[in-house]
Amino acid sequence: MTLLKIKNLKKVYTARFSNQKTEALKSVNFSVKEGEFVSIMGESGSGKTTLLNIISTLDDATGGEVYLDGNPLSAIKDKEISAFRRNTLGFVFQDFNLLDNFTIKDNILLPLVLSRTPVDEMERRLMPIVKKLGIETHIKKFPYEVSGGQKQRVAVARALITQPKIILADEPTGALDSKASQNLMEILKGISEIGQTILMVTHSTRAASYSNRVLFIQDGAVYHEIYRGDQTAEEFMDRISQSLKVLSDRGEKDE
Ligand SMILES: Nc1ncnc2c1ncn2[C@@H]1O[C@H](COP(=O)(O)OP(=O)(O)OP(=O)(O)O)[C@@H](O)[C@H]1O
Repeated sequence: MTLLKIKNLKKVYTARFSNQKTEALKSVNFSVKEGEFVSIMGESGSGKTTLLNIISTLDDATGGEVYLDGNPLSAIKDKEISAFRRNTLGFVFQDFNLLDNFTIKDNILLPLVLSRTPVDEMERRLMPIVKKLGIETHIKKFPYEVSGGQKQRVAVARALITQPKIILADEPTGALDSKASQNLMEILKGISEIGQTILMVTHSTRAASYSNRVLFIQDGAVYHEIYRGDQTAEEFMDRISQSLKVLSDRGEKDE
């Protein structure tokens, strides 16, 4: 079943003082099925963050529409938007975005506190998630007392705690070393295999090789997509690298 549908999405930025326009998204079209793990790749400036920000309801499109479960996001009223974001979407960012003065446990529970979830329900959800992510012994610590990889697992726990329809991840391995990156990607793959839909922007070929499908964006449109299918991670990584090479050669030709 289609969970997310992006239709003719356009974004034009207008510079504040010069009135100069940048067409960041020309016409983006794609769908994500429930339970799919999709990566978005593309060169710097191709429009990946713009796309993720519009899907996240953090920015408005200039044209086109994003549908979640068939409902257009543009129909959500301003006063409902933060509750929608908190209850329906899970976010994982490159720089973790944890609150330094909150314990790990309180960071994870924050979205539930904001949506006034009863305490016993919060406790009921917490333990299975922190156990699955291997951070149960750290929940009383503060973010500065754990490693980067552990911080990112806390961010994933915070994203999962609201049981979101989709997790949106922007360069989640960007600040991690290769061992922590691999560990995080195993975790994301694991949660996708039990039905969690994930949309991830990444520059890392290795990180993308954990997903089921990779979309390549160029000049504000989806230029190409490849499916993992039965390929091994190594084979899929090779295909991703080849596609990136074609994309970069094509970009150079157009310059
Ligand atoms: N707030 C803004 N105002 C004007 N132009 C912007 C703004 N944000 C992004 N852009 C422009 O829109 C285009 C797409 O930017 P975007 O950040 O979406 O690319 P990206 O693919 O995420 O790049 P990167 O991989 O470097 O993060 C770029 O040309 C960028 O300069």
